[in-house]
Amino acid sequence: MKVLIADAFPKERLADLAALGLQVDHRPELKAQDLPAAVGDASILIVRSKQVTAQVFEQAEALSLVVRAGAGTNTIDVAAASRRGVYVANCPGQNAIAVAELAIGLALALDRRIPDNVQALREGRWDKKAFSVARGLYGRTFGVLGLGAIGRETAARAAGLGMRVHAWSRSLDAERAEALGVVAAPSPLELARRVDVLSVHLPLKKETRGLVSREVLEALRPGALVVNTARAEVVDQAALEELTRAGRLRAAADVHPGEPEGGRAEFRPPMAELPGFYGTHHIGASTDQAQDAIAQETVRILASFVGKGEVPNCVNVLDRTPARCRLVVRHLDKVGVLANVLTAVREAGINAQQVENTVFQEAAAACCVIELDERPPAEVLERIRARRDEIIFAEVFDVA
Ligand SMILES: NC(=O)c1ccc[n+]([C@@H]2O[C@H](COP(=O)([O-])OP(=O)(O)OC[C@H]3O[C@@H](n4cnc5c(N)ncnc54)[C@H](O)[C@@H]3O)[C@@H](O)[C@H]2O)c1
Ligand SMILES: O=C(O)[C@H](O)COP(=O)(O)O
Repeated sequence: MKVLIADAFPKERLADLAALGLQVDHRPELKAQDLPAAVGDASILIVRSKQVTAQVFEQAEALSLVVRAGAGTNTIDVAAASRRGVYVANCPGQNAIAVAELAIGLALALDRRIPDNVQALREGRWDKKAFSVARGLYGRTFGVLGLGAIGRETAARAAGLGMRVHAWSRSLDAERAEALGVVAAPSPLELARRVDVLSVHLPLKKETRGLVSREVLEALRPGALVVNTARAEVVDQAALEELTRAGRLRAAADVHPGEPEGGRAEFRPPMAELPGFYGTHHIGASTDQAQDAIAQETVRILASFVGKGEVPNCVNVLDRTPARCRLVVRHLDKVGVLANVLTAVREAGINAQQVENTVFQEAAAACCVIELDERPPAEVLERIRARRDEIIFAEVFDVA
């Protein structure tokens, strides 16, 4: 089986992939536009932030699995993958510590203006007077937006600095908040009203695009710090720029609108030169610890896929099918029994969306649960039950 790795990948782990019997082609120099042709007859594609467009899925007929060697899958056309039955998996949590370290680093950098301090000294200017102005983080309130893997690691580190941590996450209730040592805010807006630092840790999806809106940013206290290590599009960039330019907020971001795809390029994000803004080069995940953890997880995903046909961390398989009812058939565990059941369903023009067969001890009988997109008429059920030499029980249940 062929694997194309179209982004940087630790050399030591390439051997682990080869040891799985895979034919590995490591081509980090490929551009996103080259991918549709470059995938060729590869069954597996591994990428970091490289865009994987619908064209890849339309052209690469052998492709079965795309692994995002990282967390965010917004760079992959997951809907196009799903239409072609291609699995998309990611490596959740594996770079969370690295991103949390950067988020806290950016908050500290903003509070003490560390980059400006360094720059002034590099230019031969001593300005203890100006740089002595800082509020300090201890005892202040840190706001976490999105308590996933990175949000939780960031919250723990902010608490370690002696900050009070408040958080908003879509499923956060008071009990879970207490277990995590944070105070739950009922909405992003209410979180913004409470905090001195707002750190963004939401994935980019249609529901989260612009979730950190002008209203949310304007609700922050004057002088508050905004840290975005998630995705630029989650934050209203025009409002952030305006409020930062006005000196109302100070902001730092690891992620920028229109980031170049390669490791080096001419790039001037709109806010980069504002005095109240610090930008880094989308390096949140780029520590040795995180990259090795990601690579090990990628190897684990491929080992499971080639060894068992199972895909850990798959992001594009439905948790629940859209089935309207469930046909439960207990039957003798013999050749052809299930084929006969499915033939009756097929001939009624009904689609079987999910089939699961479990076998009783002694392997003489089994139970098959078939999720159907519509309820079969009574005569179909009678036809199935009529095979008394095969069928023990057959019934249809509505799916709630
Ligand atoms: N700067 C970097 O290098 C870097 C590295 C890793 C991840 N990231 C970004 O950070 C994001 C978060 O990463 P993570 O590892 O914490 O992911 P995660 O999946 O562990 O956490 C995401 C959180 O967002 C919430 N969420 C998901 N969909 C939502 C929705 N529609 N509305 C509201 N909340 C929703 C989840 O419930 C969860 O709490 C990634 O998606 C990626 O965009 C950036
Ligand atoms: O979602 C992620 O994992 C990060 O944005 C990291 O992206 P990278 O792999 O391109 O550094």
